[in-house]
Amino acid sequence: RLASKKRRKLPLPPGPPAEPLIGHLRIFPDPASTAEVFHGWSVKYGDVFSLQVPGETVIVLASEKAASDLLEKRSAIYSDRIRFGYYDSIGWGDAIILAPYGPFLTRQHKLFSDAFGKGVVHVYRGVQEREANILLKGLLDDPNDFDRHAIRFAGGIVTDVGYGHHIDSLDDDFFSMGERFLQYATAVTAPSLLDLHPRFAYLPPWVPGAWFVKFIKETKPFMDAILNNNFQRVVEQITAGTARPSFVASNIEAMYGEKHDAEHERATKLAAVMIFAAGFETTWRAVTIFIAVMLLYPEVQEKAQEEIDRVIGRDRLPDLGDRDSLPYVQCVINEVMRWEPIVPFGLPHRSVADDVYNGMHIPKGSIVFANTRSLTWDESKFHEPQKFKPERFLPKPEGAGEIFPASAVFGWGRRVCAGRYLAEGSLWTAAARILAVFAISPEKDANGQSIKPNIKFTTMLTRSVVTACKNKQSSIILCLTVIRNLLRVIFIHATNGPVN
Ligand code: HEM
Repeated sequence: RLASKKRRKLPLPPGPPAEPLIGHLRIFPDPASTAEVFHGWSVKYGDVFSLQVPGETVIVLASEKAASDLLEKRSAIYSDRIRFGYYDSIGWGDAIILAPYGPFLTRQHKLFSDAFGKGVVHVYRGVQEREANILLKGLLDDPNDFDRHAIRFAGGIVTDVGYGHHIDSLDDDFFSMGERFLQYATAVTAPSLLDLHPRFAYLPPWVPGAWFVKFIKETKPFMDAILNNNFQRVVEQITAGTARPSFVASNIEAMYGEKHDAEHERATKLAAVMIFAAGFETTWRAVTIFIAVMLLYPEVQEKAQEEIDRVIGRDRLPDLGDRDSLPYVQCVINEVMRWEPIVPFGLPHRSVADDVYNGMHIPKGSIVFANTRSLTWDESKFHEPQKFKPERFLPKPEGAGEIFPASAVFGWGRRVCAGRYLAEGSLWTAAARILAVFAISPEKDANGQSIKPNIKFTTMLTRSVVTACKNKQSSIILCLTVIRNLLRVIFIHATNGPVN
């Protein structure tokens, strides 16, 4: 008890000046600027700083050392999550991304590591390659619609891997359900009373600020359907002998012959939805950001293409078996993820016990962010960190021998991204195949001059590309992909036949 009293006397990590009662509420940044504002504060207040908002202490970790010391080495303390009132009220509060640290989370982690661990993830190669070829075909037919093609690519992988469902087109039911789900997921990121306590879900809907009461009522039937119906469909396919291999199918089959385990069934249902929730938007954004960055850096693109042509020749498409022989391509992909990280301020962890770090008190229940942006802009780890330089990851003397900050990109300790190896394989396959087939270049104006792309990135839940060529008021980039290898295009047609 004495030790804990002493601990509490220690100062909190420093932070910007706070206002009485409301602390930093008024200066707390919105998601679009959180990563950059946190980075600015870390320069001023150090690599561990704190903020106060009513009822909460927020700790921001802005160096790899601090993030690793706390989130990795003391992960028994820092692996809880904050509560999301909406998900608690629809019964999803213990799904893997949202779950408090405990046995049900461990159970879902096991399901993920059995299905997506480093040693097993190769079984999805066929799905990744097929979807990458459909992506290429889409880019060939309509390059300006590349964002939709990337959506299809990401959605095609997660629905096939999760439920064995092959999306035929963007009109597919599964797919439209997924998009609707993402709309709801984005809507509920708005802070509300519900985040303070789940009982606010029972407020009368006319109470000012209780918008979520109506929202829960309207969306719960759909969320129940997404959880149960897709699962049930696989159960029926198994009975009929028509099920394709998938995460859900293999878990249902594992249950056969054993006593019905309701908890296992629920863990499987929730985990399968989370494959979609966590894997769809992230993979989609990673592909569109890759395309945008290639448009900005034609010289990098050419160098990667030269490597592909030299190493694997021009008569086939690269596949994951070529990954180790294409180091520059890997550096380009890693640099895209470092330069424009998909989750720029990470997902918040919550601490479950009082702690002391470098003489500072970190109270039990703190919300802890590892600010990816600061970690990827760390000048002690990366030379000219704000510049896009893939060769930084090549070994010396060819490159700078810098290390890809995997934890900054994919997270920490016991909450590290459970789909990381699937994500890396999907992105690699899409990126290497796009590079193999197309030169991504800006549109030309009426005089045949390239229009300088004016690309901006923004953050809501994840990082995305928002603006376009200067002369267009479009919300996506308009670029032209030029076929640079006709042979490979013929190959796509030959191996894929009709797209579905
Ligand atoms: C480029 C793609 C992806 C990126 C950048 C990414 C990044 C992340 C990050 C930063 C976290 C939070 C880690 C933390 O709290 O410290 C996370 C968690 C998670 N990711 Fe990913 N992810 C990607 C793709 C995927 C895919 C494809 C799947 C599913 C197959 C997936 C499944 C998960 C799950 C289940 C969690 C929650 C783990 C937990 O809370 O215990 N992710 N991811």
